[in-house]
Amino acid sequence: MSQYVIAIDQGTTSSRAIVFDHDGNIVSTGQLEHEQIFPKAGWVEHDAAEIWNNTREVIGTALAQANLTRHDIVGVGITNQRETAVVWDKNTGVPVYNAIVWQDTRTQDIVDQLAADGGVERFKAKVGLPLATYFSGTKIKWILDNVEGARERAEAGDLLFGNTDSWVTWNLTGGTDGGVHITDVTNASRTLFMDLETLQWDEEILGIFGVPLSMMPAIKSSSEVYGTVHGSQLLREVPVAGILGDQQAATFGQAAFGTGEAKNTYGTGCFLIFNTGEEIVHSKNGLLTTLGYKLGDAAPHYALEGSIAVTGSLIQWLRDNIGMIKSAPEVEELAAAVEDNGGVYIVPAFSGLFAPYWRADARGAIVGLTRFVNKNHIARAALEATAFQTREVLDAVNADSGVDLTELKVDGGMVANDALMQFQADILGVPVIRPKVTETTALGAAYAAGLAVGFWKDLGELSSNWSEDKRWEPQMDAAERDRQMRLWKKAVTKSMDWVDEDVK
Ligand SMILES: Nc1ncnc2c1ncn2[C@@H]1O[C@H](COP(=O)(O)OP(=O)(O)O)[C@@H](O)[C@H]1O
Ligand SMILES: O=P(O)(O)OC[C@H](O)CO
Repeated sequence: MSQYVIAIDQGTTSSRAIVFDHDGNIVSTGQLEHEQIFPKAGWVEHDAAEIWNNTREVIGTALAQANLTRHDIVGVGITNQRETAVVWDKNTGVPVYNAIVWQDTRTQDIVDQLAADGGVERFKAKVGLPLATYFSGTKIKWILDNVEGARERAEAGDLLFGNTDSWVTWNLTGGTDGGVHITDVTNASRTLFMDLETLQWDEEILGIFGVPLSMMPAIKSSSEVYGTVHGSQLLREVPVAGILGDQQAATFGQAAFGTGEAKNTYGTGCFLIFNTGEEIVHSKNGLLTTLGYKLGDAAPHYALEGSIAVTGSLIQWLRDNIGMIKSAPEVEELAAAVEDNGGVYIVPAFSGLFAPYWRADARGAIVGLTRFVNKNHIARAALEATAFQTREVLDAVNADSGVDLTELKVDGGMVANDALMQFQADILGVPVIRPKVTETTALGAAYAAGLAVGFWKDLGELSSNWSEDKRWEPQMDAAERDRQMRLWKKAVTKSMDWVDEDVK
């Protein structure tokens, strides 16, 4: 009888369940989008109860589609949008507030207050991250400061915090009836609270934020049996055996296991991860230091990360807010109708600028407008923004590590766009390579779980599952590449220093 692993990919826009076979091929998929809640400019929330309901439903869809039962599944792997903060009551299982999403910027005042003493790099040597609204820590503090009674309940030990990996795992393993409250090192490394060396919560930083240790999940490796399923009849008693934040999961799914290997994932945002092996490298060029993965008792792998907040979501914005296209792929047709961007550059600093600038005072800018410019140029500039931002991150990786990447492995929803991938190769000056299985995020979580239960024996076996689907070679000459990057950097300067007392 064949056996399979199921991965749950709890992403920013949707939750997916994907069943994989031993060769790493997709057998079946269930997917449901959840509501994006924007109560005010800069605020982004999800309903955590909706996320859990959707998760249960997509598990059912994926199993039914392939005619499988829990007896065919050897393990569950979980991967998730990182940083998004859920706080819930451990006695009732009810969240005290909507999940505050990684893109949310409401906590800028908290960041400013904390940075008044020591600047935004105050905790960076220990946790690898600058103070920024992006990470979970300030979001937890906001909930404790602003939701009536939350701080008292937290101090009484009644509230739990988690990124959506912890929320899904707690519910999946039984919720109020014995659910395990855990996270893995990769998710923990996105909170601002985990010491990169000890892999434990730093009680001094928790104290400065006023977050009780009792709220925090136990930190586990990325690959071990954490418990078994009790919160879904469909998977009852199946071991939950792998957790990786989605960007680290994609790196794992791309089989970028070794020092010096990298991948770039093009989804809502874009995240380049560069594996630095067992060495903790502190960036001098605007990258984050983060956990790559940790397999059971083995030593952890660290990584440098270039996080770009807005890439695919700029295309969604053209669709939903501006009405320029009806579906994301339409942007490709529009862009193909013109030879170049007509001098237009879009800097999508909707949540300020993340890597490599970390400028909270930036806001989105469209520059270079003339009477000549039409919607085709805008479409093209929107796509090009993704490629320019990626080049800046890659330059930072080169500067920090001294490694000149000779190719880039890519994945995520936007890599379906041929023109974008060609432009990406042109702007980087190195080949861009897409693997056959582009659901690398889910695959990485499946690998972590499958390794823990002995479904796969080692990393070598996983590497042999990876195969190339398509490769884009750079065609642009170096002078043109340099010209475009110079103009892009100039456009970036125009987006900065926009937020002031009147414009938040
Ligand atoms: N053909 C396309 N061209 C450009 N962008 C696209 C295309 N298809 C999808 N996208 C963008 O890709 C993103 C979806 O990718 P996905 O990897 O599923 O994202 P996430 O995991 O962040 O939810 C959306 O933001 C969408 O706008
Ligand atoms: O869910 P995604 O793919 O948009 O990824 C979100 C990232 O984990 C945010 O850090």
